[in-house]
Amino acid sequence: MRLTFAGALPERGFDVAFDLAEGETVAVLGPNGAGKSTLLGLLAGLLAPSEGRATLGGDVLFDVGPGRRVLVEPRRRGVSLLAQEALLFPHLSVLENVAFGPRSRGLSRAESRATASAWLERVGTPELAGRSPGRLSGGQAQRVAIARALATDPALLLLDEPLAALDVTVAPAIRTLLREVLQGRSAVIVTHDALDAFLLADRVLILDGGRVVETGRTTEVLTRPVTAFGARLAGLNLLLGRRTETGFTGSNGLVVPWEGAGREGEEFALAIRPAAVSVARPGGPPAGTVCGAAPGTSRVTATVDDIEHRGDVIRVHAAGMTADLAPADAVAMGVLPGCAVEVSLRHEDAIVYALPAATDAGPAGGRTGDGR
Ligand SMILES: Nc1ncnc2c1ncn2[C@@H]1O[C@H](COP(=O)(O)OP(=O)(O)OP(=O)(O)O)[C@@H](O)[C@H]1O
Repeated sequence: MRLTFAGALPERGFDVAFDLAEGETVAVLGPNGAGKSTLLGLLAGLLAPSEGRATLGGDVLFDVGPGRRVLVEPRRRGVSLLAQEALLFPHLSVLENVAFGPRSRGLSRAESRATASAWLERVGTPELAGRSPGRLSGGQAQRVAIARALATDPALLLLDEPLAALDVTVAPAIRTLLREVLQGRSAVIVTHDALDAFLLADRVLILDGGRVVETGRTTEVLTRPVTAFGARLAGLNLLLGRRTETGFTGSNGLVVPWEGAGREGEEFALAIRPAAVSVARPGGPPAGTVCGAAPGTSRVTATVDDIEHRGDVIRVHAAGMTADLAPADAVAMGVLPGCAVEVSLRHEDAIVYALPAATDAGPAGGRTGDGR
């Protein structure tokens, strides 16, 4: 069902508006305190907005403003919530847990049990029907919780970090199951994991400070981020800069020739993977030189701000970007915080693109481009 949402809760600094097309899944991401849980709470009816209106399939969920205060009860919203923890009723069997929703929505006992059985089959746990929730593993319990959330055929499914409490060995199978059951279903999934956004969502909504700072198709946000958070999520460097007559000049002085569209002076960005950024000790042509050391590359001189160990690489922070080096290379070069380096990239590894025009609630606030 199509969702329209606009809600404000000033005491939480929350003011968000977005729409969801029928059958679309949106992943909501953002740093701690960004407003993700508040958004779910408002949709589920656990929180009331100070102002706003939301509709689902044309039916009002809430409509609050001067002279009007409509707040539809949570159980009458056609919304199901799947949380981190399965939260099954401990005194009911697995089958009874799943049958509970359909039964309380008016189906007969036999119909409710048949619906529950069909859902247990669908999530791959029919053999658990008679078991008590206390005797389920974390992954089994979450499968049952998915069946329970969907057994009422909700118009909108809300998922609050549905994989966060699961063991890493179990999460992939549950992610695959969610991918199957979310097909064609309207859903809002709060997650910290870019992989969830990539595999489960059609669209991404990034919140920060109670505002939408970035939104777009998942592939777009993960390849062409416009905020530092979006870039971190995508595992990319985001270098902000301007369109020039001949290409792009980054805020760190890096000059990259570029022949695409755009007007001179327009806000542009360059995205590149840290593994594609090179670091060398100085000695080549001066900073900002186009096609400096080798054809098709650009470089800039900078001071190393920081270095950190990340898995099997050393991540070097310099010139507002990050570069991943093999540990042996970093040691051989003697890269240390405070030392001078040349940071370079091959043009073919970079994506240069125009940033959307910033508005008050728009992406500008989240753009720091510090690459961290
Ligand atoms: N019960 C509450 N009472 C008052 N303010 C709250 C309450 N819960 C959260 N807040 C505030 O509302 C804002 C949004 O918080 P929210 O919990 O929605 O963020 P979040 O994105 O879900 O964060 P996290 O990733 O840490 O769960 C924050 O400033 C937070 O301090």
